[in-house]
Amino acid sequence: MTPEATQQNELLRFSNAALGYGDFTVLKDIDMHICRGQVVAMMGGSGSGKTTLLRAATGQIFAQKGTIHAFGQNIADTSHSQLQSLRQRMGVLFQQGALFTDLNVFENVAFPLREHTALSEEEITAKVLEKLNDVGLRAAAHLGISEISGGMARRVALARAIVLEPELILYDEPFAGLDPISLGITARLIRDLTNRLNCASILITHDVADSFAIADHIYIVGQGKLLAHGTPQEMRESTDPYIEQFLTGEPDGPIAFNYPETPAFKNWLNKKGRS
Ligand SMILES: Nc1ncnc2c1ncn2[C@@H]1O[C@H](COP(=O)(O)OP(=O)(O)OP(=O)(O)O)[C@@H](O)[C@H]1O
Repeated sequence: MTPEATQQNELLRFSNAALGYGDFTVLKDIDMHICRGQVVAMMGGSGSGKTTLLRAATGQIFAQKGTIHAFGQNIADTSHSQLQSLRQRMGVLFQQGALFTDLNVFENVAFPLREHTALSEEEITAKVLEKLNDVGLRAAAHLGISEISGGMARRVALARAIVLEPELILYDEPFAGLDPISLGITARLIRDLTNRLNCASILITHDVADSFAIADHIYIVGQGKLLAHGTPQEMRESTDPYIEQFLTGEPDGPIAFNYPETPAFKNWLNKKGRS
């Protein structure tokens, strides 16, 4: 592929990025990218910075150092309206799908179209039914949110996330709380949608088996940095003790259970008269 073609296909790139909040840096030296047609999984222990990465990708927080490019544009250099249009090219599926309980399944999926497009009622109906069909729920269009199961609600939220046909879809813990069958189906669905829409999908997940089954590339964060990345096969073959512990879920190893003590915590404890 020529460099131009690579650039066109590249939807998101972190270059030597440091990410955090105020003076607190959660992750540094982050280099990663994702291209059209790819499913990428971002993994790491609790509090390692996965959600922080997602916030940086959508421009909710800016890089403390380095750059983040979305669709070829440096997010830090965009105006408010440019950032809004970049975000419209992204679909975000939060862990709590947050459906509107006073709207039925159809209206939940139609909502972004009514908000952001001038499509006719007929076009909206066609598009919503098409997306519900994509997630296997065309015949559930008329149901109320209280009438569907938790797994179905996730799929409705997915249909809503893809209804504007985003080029980049970010999934925050898409498998959390799903039974093994729904989990496998959701994983397959993410892979199929990525192929069919020719978009890119980023999964933030703890689930090794299912994300490894569908991802093209895995990034593992921990200890404030990118620890490793590669294809699922390369990760499985890694002899790095951190990666091995992460993949096998062993309780003993380099991954600490305790949240590390920070100067802010020590100050707080001092004020309580403890040390
Ligand atoms: N708004 C915030 N202000 C300050 N610190 C924050 C904020 N949000 C998160 N953090 C801190 O950033 C670090 C990374 O948090 P983040 O939510 O990105 O982790 P995570 O990998 O998504 O964790 P989990 O898997 O448990 O959801 C944590 O130390 C957390 O306390």
